[in-house]
Amino acid sequence: MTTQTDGTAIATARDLVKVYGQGPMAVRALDGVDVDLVRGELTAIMGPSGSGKSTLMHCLAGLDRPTSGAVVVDGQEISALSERRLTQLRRTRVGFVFQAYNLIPTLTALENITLPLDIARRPVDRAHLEHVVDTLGLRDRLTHKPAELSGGQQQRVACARALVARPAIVFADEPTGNLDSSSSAEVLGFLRRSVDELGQSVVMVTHDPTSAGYAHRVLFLADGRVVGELRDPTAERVLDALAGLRTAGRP
Ligand SMILES: Nc1ncnc2c1ncn2[C@@H]1O[C@H](COP(=O)(O)OP(=O)(O)OP(=O)(O)O)[C@@H](O)[C@H]1O
Repeated sequence: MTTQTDGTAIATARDLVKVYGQGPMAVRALDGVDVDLVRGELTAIMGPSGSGKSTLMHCLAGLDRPTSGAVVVDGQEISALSERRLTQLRRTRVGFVFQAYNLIPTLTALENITLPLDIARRPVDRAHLEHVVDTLGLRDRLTHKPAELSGGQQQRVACARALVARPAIVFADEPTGNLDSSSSAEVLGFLRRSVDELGQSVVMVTHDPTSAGYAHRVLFLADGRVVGELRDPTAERVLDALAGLRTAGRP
């Protein structure tokens, strides 16, 4: 197994603030976040409900604009980009995996996987496609429609779709939230392999210590701030860290 990280950042946030609403109703969802997501690593983001995990992911992925602060993705400062340039960046440099798979029901698995490239009118790199399909164990499922696939297989198709365009970074929002534990283990194992074998950089939001155990590093958020991190986590160490944060007065 090769690890292709060189320790540099693939995405960076500096003093990131996101305020929703105004006046007394304003919610400070991010309250000065500094993070460096390391190239070629699987990073998990954990924290209680409402701590700002999704907001942070959306700001890092260019899906939402911060109120202040800077976001750099793959060397590009994105906070100042026009909508058009931002859309272009999301299409070409960023991959997404959602909890609900978001596959097109009328297309086969293969057509779903290559859809982002087809939309962007970019050629399919056959060798890379084959590698992704094999890494995700989808070889014998390519002609199936989503309804003919299990939840775990559908999420693996969604992972392949995110990986096939060779994005700089993949954002996965609760990727195993709808899966049973064995399908979760499958999908997380493949996400980790995409990092270790394809050199992909992946960030995932999760509530589950077992899922976080697949990461190289876990970041803990509370009240819109990064309050801790763990390298080379196991589920047990994640549980201990969460308990420690609670004892320290965090929710
Ligand atoms: N569009 C919005 N308008 C107003 N407030 C919002 C909006 N989106 C998020 N918030 C608020 O910002 C805070 C952070 O929300 P966020 O969804 O980022 O948290 P989270 O950690 O992802 O939560 P969960 O684990 O429940 O998904 C919460 O208080 C939430 O209510």
